[in-house]
Amino acid sequence: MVNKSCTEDNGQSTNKALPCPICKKVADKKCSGCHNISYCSSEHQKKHWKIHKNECRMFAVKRNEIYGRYLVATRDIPQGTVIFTDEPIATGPKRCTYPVCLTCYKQLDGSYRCSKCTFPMCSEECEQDPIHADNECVIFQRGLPVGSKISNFNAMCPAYECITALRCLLLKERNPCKWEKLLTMEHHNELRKSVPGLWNRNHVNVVKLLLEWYKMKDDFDEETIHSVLGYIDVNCFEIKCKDLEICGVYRDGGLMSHDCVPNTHHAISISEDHKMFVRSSVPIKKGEIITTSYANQLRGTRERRAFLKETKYFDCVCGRCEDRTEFATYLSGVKCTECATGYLLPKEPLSVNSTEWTCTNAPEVHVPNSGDGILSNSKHSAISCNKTMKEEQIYTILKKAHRDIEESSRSTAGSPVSRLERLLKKYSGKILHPNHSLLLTVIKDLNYAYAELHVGVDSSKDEVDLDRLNRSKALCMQLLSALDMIDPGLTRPRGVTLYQLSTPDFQIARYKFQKKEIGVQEYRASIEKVLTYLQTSKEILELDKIVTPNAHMYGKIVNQFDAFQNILKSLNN
Ligand SMILES: C[S@@+](CC[C@H](N)C(=O)[O-])C[C@H]1O[C@@H](n2cnc3c(N)ncnc32)[C@H](O)[C@@H]1O
Repeated sequence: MVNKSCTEDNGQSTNKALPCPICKKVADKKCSGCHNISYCSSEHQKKHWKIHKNECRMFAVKRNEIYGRYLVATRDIPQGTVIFTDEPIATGPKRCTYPVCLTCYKQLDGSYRCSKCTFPMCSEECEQDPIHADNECVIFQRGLPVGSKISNFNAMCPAYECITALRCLLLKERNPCKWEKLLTMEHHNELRKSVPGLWNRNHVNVVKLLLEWYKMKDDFDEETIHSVLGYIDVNCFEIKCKDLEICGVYRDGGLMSHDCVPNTHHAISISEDHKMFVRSSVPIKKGEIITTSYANQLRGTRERRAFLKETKYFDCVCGRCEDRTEFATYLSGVKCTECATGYLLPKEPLSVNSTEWTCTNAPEVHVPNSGDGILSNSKHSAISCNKTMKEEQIYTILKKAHRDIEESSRSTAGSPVSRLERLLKKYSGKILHPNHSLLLTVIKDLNYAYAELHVGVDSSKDEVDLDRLNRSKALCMQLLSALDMIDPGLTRPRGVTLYQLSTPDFQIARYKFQKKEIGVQEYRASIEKVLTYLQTSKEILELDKIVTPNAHMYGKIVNQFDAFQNILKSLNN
């Protein structure tokens, strides 16, 4: 596991009291933005701002052998702080995409094409937007009209593979400052050359196309275009945009190293500027590395590591990857067929080759037994089980379960709740650990499905289905406990789940109060607790309100918060 504290010092993070940069007198008023500079007075701070604003940051860029460049906190950063915002160097469609409008990224049916370059677009307005008109459109007019050949609008289209790279290449002329930033990024060309098929495909679909068809030989060589494809591969962020996801390359965002339990989360604006907001999800100490997760945290270790290796070209050795129980979540656990309480986990989770899977009750493996609680931390089991399975056998079980879950999500038979509950009944604790990554995804979907069924806060007591409310509450709590370990702090999944928990939790309390099972004191305390859930949820999703398509949820949370506050007020009167 890599030490999260930084050892190098670039001179930015010092505890020594520095003199005021204006008058050199004793300075005791620290800049509240970066904590790296002090002033003798607010007048001198104001006077110095013109200079300091360019260096007032909560992080420093460091470099080491493992990560390359990475970001380190130069001051203690409280939870929920926007650490930085970042403008994209370039944005564009993902490499593999259906035909989309090159300005608004709407999926297309082929009814409109750009009058200049023949690429399918959605409208004349989008055709004329500088995003398209000043970029690829100019270059596409130089060569054969590839766009006119795009005719299948329901399949991935290789003609789009060059677009984002082309937009990056054009920065050399049009925005040398951004181009210079791009050139400092990691491209992993040597590693990418060894990925079967990748280099060749890029060569044919992008490099040759740009150099030969679009006559860019005078401007760029093969190596530069491959490097640009590498910068995009290694550094891009997904941006949720209307119908689909596009990609964006960010300089500061791209400097964050990966951790499978990161300390930040980010949101990217869906408006044209696609600005990124990076926020601390947990408190970050001065000297700690600022991390993000490049992989989906709900995936198990073997899957995450394979994804990181395949797409970002490194072997993650973070604390979570190293711990086969994944911080006692058992997110990869497959039920042992030999003993009653054990789960099979990868024996060597960091092995890059296929590893044996052994039981949590194996005599030599001292991990908490997971049988008697979802996140049980109980002492080592008295049972001793020698069951082992080959990874291939485990994958066969997982593939079957995955297929079953996929089929169920496509099916229209029965209600979503009944379909998803059927899956949990079949797999949870029987074939997979209740927290298995496949089942956490089912639980996430189920939480949405139950939320649809919950009656409004102000409905009559007759409509309350207590079993359903208790079940819904238990599932939210289970997901939150797993999130505590793998995605802690102020993160979007927590914000959504706390909101989904608030309704059943409140309605259970109200039911008990109406049935006189609890008194007014306890009812009031329950509402206050629910208000704290919603307060946290609001705090988290406030960022989304400005920037992501989840904005509508923020409105619902605010309404729910106000409704509960009114109920509390009426109880107090
Ligand atoms: C988005 S870039 C991060 C910035 C990059 N380090 C640089 O110097 O430009 C992703 C690359 O950083 C490195 N990296 C990030 N997180 C890492 C980690 N946890 N372990 C090893 N390498 C990591 C890998 O080389 C990865 O391909």
